[in-house]
Amino acid sequence: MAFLLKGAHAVDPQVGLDEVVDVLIDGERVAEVGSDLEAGQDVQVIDATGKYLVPGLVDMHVHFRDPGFEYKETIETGSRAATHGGFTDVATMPNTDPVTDTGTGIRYQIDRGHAAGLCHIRPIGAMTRGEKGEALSEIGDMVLEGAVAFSDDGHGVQSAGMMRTCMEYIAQFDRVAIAHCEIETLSGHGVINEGKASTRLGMFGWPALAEELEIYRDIELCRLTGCPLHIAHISTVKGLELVKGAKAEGLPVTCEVTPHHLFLNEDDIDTTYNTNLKMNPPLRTPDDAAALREGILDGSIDCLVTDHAPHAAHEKDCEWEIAFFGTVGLETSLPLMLNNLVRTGKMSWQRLVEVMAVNPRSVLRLPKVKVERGSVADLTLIDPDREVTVTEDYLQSRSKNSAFLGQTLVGSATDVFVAGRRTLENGVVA
Ligand SMILES: NC(=O)N[C@@H](CC(=O)O)C(=O)O
Ligand SMILES: [Zn+2]
Ligand SMILES: [Zn+2]
Repeated sequence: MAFLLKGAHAVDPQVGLDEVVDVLIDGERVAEVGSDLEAGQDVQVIDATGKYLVPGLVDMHVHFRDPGFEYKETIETGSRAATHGGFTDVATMPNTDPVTDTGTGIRYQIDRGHAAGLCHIRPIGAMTRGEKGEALSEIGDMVLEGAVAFSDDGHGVQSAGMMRTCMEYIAQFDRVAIAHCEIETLSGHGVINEGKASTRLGMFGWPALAEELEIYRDIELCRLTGCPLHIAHISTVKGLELVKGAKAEGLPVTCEVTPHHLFLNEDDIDTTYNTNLKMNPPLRTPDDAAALREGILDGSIDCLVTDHAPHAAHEKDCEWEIAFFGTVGLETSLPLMLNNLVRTGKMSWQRLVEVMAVNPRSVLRLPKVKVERGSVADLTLIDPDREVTVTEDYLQSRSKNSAFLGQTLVGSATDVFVAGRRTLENGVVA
């Protein structure tokens, strides 16, 4: 199948592209980028006037719950949500049941991804067996089967010595260690940010220090072992300062932030106890959120991720204390960035492409994708004026626990191409 995209505003900082062009996709690849391209026989012409064409978006932090918790999400339903949100690639976290800590587990995820046939599933393997933090998992075997990175996400690795061993081992394979930073003796029973929010609502607090102390530790372990380190879902000013300091020293440290930590904060939690606002790490202060927004604009934060964490209705429709942690995010991430940062002129399209496509590929050691002749045709077409209203019906994820339900956002993906196949067509998943 061949497609000719006419008059798209292509943005790709990797090749210095920021102009209106025609793009011909033939088979799996970009066959031509130019002006006034003519459609040959059997070429489907797509009018892309007014739309933006960018390298396919990558979400390097999602939870697809497959195997083990298929009632929340499967690789198939998660792939649909990812495609609907404009993504060509997602990296799946290993806190499944069983935990994805073997080569077979990695292969299962890739195979299920192929069966779903929508986006590229890039599995992240557990660093320790069963994510228990006690013994190294089969890192080498998982690399051979296609693991793109390693993480015990859902938990911090509590033992500094164990984390050192993991990082020494991972360093041998040109992969990054992704750290969910949480010292459990400090976060304890915390269910909300410790400070104003925990005091106001009378609930156990999850202090910033529990995250920051482990970020500090892992940066020092990065220095000691040389293992590339990526800090997951950073949420505080001080954590970000630590990452900036490490970068200034030239250490191989990167980090990511979620839309909910950018655009929500602890003051959004009120006595209606909307449990979709309960996540790990918790929503922090307005000052933290402002610093994170600054960080994603100025380059100190490398990647935007959703931490898409689907949970069933009964796991959220309960008291705040016992509700599960997490919000879905795949179908609101791009609209939130467009609506809140790009439309308001704070973020350039170039920077959006860096944090949602270029940098995540680089952290995960994936091949580059470019809007350039010869590149694999993994591409996202975006209508900056297309409104979406976040309702349960809009969400194609199996779970509806969005922190952004009810919001109307301007800007969303209309079409996605994965290796030249049109997986999203005018906003409808293939
Ligand atoms: N972020 C969350 O609130 N929840 C995640 C776990 C995690 O990312 O740490 C989950 O798996 O549900
Ligand atoms: Zn986490
Ligand atoms: Zn996570």
